[in-house]
Amino acid sequence: MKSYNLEAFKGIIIALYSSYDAEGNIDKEAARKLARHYASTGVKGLYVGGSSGEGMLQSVEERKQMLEAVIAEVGDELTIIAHVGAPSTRDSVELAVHAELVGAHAVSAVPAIYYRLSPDSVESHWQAIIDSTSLPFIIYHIPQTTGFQLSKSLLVKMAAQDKVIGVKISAESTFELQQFKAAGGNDFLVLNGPDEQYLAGRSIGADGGIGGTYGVMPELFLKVEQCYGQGDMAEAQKWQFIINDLIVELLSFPSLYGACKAILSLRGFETGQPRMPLLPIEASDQDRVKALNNRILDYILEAKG
Ligand SMILES: CC(=O)N[C@@H]([C@@H](O)[C@H](O)[C@H](O)CO)[C@@H](O)CC(=O)C(=O)O
Repeated sequence: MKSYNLEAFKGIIIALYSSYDAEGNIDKEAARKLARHYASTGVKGLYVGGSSGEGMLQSVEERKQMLEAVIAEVGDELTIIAHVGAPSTRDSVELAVHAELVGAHAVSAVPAIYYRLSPDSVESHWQAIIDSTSLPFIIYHIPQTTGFQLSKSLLVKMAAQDKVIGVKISAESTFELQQFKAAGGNDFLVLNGPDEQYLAGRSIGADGGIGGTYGVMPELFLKVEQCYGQGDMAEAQKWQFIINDLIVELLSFPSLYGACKAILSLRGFETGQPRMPLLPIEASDQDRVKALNNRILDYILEAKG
């Protein structure tokens, strides 16, 4: 039995977009406003500084600022997972120590990026992060961006530690998800990454999910979760299919993050442009963004019944 409360990590966790001002600097007030809004939706928590949060494109100081803003606003209400993955172990450890100091509930990290690393190297990287705090740790498995394929044997070795409470799987294979769940055991969390497969992931063993598109439609993922919890698979599937149509449209813009940020802006939450090299939305895309936002809002109304 893990000594941590795993229930706090089960459910819908939004991979938070970072908030920037017009100059592209972290906008703490805007981040707090968005976090406050999410706390009112019923989601379980926020994943700060991950892929959607552009942590890899920010300085260590900026990442600290984002996390501090979010925790100051909703740290007592939501589960806050700080993604501390960075190209160097040194920066990751600094971020982890800071995350514990300011009150995060868990830390999480991808393998160190850029260098093609051996499993031993990745293990040492994660271990240094794990040893630097008393917080639980969630492995972030996203091989399509890191190039690192987590083996079942390394997962099992890591999961044997009390502090390693789970893995967030952004790989698209639900078979791998199921295999990781079986390998980690019931006392080990598996969190679904691909939002398009939330229901598939849940059905095959995921305990919840962490996703970026949740940020523009948390209510729809909560609806899937509610229907799934009630055993109404037909209704859960209906909502997952609606979500998937919306995601296909979101992915048709120059950048997914740009589209989601533009939608948030239409709703009064200014998060700025995605940071280069991620592309912003063009002025010529605005009408299409507005139409998509209206569609999502209509579905949210329907989901709330
Ligand atoms: C590859 C990727 O970025 N996957 C996203 C999904 O939320 C993804 O944006 C969504 O499924 C749309 O394809 C998440 O798994 C990543 C995530 O949660 C994060 O932002 O850290």
